[in-house]
Amino acid sequence: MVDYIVIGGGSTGCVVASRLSEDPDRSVVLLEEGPRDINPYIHIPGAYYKTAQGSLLKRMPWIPRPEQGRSEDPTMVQASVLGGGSSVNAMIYIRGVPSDYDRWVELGATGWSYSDVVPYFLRAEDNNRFCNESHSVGGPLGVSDIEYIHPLTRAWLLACQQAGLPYNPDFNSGSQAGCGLYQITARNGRRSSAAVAYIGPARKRRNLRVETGARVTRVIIEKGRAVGVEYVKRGRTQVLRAEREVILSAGAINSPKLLMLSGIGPAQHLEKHGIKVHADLPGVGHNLQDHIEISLIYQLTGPHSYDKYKKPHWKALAGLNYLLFRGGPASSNLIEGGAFWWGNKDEPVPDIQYFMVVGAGIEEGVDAVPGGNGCTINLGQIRPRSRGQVSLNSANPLDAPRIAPNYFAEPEDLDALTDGTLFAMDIMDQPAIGRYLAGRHVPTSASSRQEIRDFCEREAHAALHPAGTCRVGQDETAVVDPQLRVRGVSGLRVADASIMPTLISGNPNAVCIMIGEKAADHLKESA
Ligand SMILES: Cc1cc2nc3c(=O)[nH]c(=O)nc-3n(C[C@H](O)[C@H](O)[C@H](O)COP(=O)(O)OP(=O)(O)OC[C@H]3O[C@@H](n4cnc5c(N)ncnc54)[C@H](O)[C@@H]3O)c2cc1C
Repeated sequence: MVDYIVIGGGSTGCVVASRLSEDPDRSVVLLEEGPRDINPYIHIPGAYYKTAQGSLLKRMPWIPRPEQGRSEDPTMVQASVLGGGSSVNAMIYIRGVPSDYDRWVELGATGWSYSDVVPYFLRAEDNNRFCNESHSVGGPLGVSDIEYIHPLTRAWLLACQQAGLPYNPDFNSGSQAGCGLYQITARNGRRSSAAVAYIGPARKRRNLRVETGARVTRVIIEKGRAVGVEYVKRGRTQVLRAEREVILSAGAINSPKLLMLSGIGPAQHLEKHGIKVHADLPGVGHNLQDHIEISLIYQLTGPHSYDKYKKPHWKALAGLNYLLFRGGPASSNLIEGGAFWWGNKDEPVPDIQYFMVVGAGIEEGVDAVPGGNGCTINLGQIRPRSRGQVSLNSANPLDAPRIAPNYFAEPEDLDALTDGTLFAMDIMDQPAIGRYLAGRHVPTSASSRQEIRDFCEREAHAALHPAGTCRVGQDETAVVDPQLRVRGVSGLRVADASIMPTLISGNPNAVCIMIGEKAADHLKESA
């Protein structure tokens, strides 16, 4: 018997477990399905091309809408390793804009306004450039400027300015509009994942036990209370009981799945799969939101991108530079520059985010170019209107859930992405970048608005930012209350990307860390 069990050692779960175990009188067990974060590639920013494609990811099919006319079976990847997404992601540090959180409050998330959450961002942060009302130093999470900026990124940022974008020195000051360099979750040229930042310093604590390779199959509910979990480790099923609370932090796909397997969810759906209903919560698994991105791939006139480091001698040189000085290309996350701008001009703040990926074929599902030297512009609509659903395929915990994201169900999402894509092409037509480009590889020929719209609808891919499936709120379809307690069951909370009422404007990792910080305070308040 322990006090707290945290399910899922990802971006949020690591924060919750670490903060709870600060009290030496409370025992905490963190159960993570994936392995420990010993793979050396995790910790080197430039090895993002490895973590974004390799064995630390779990692949699950998602169901496209028939109108999308996709030929191949698309997959959604989620991290499966200690640190979760924060151990494999591109490290881009983004918080969204104040109106994201004010919208959460309108949807019933009392206590989650921008002014309520900023203190938690600050508590987490150890920034190496800014210290002001928006940023702080001394927190567990390293946030830094990228040590090495590739000349192609600089050329693209100049091209953005030639296309009319202002330069924005800090995307996290409350205003995102413009182009600039991203800050990343790193410290001294090493990835600062939630595992490194939060579990690393806590490992010596005798009251914290971290178990990896431990797959939770259900939360045990007795008389309306969560009293423990059942999990499988090395093929053996084990039961662990919790005296105080169970915290579900398995991410926006697996948290609703685990709730449903435990008898918490839409009653009819659970009964269909022969699962005993403990709480009829119709909202579990609904409200799925994700950023969907399109990739424009360009062929370069020569070795002007990180693609040249695919050659062994360049790779060895970059490795040596990194080993000796923690600098050079291997200290870059390969996506150094970006921008926020309008696809839909009626939006009050930018609704499209751009990423200059200094190479081609770096991320899973994105092509390399013939000849080997390319670059990629990724862009996504960051406040999608479309809503999808995660549900069960069966009552077997080993089966993947049914993921139907419903991308582009609302035509405004596709319209905005189309206009954002046309603008991305305008940027690539500017003289500052033109001299590096041999031509566009994907899409080869499309240029009219309708052709680009069709291309976006057919080729856009999951941005791997699922959220919203156990949404915080106070109405019938909310899954957790503003203190993140599961409605209708005591002793059980959810803390991860699934609790967001709406996706924030940009990459969500920093927000998950903030959620972990705030969840830990709520847990301590009721201890
Ligand atoms: C390739 C990639 C690139 C990305 N790039 C960025 C970026 O640059 N910036 C950014 O802000 N965001 C990025 N993201 C998104 C971001 O990392 C995620 O939104 C964030 O990590 C989600 O945090 P979470 O706590 O909700 O879930 P996760 O971090 O996914 O954690 C969930 C954890 O639970 C574990 N788990 C699941 N089921 C079980 C079970 N049954 N039993 C035990 N453990 C279980 C998983 O193994 C995982 O470790 C990226 C994501 C990916 C995959």
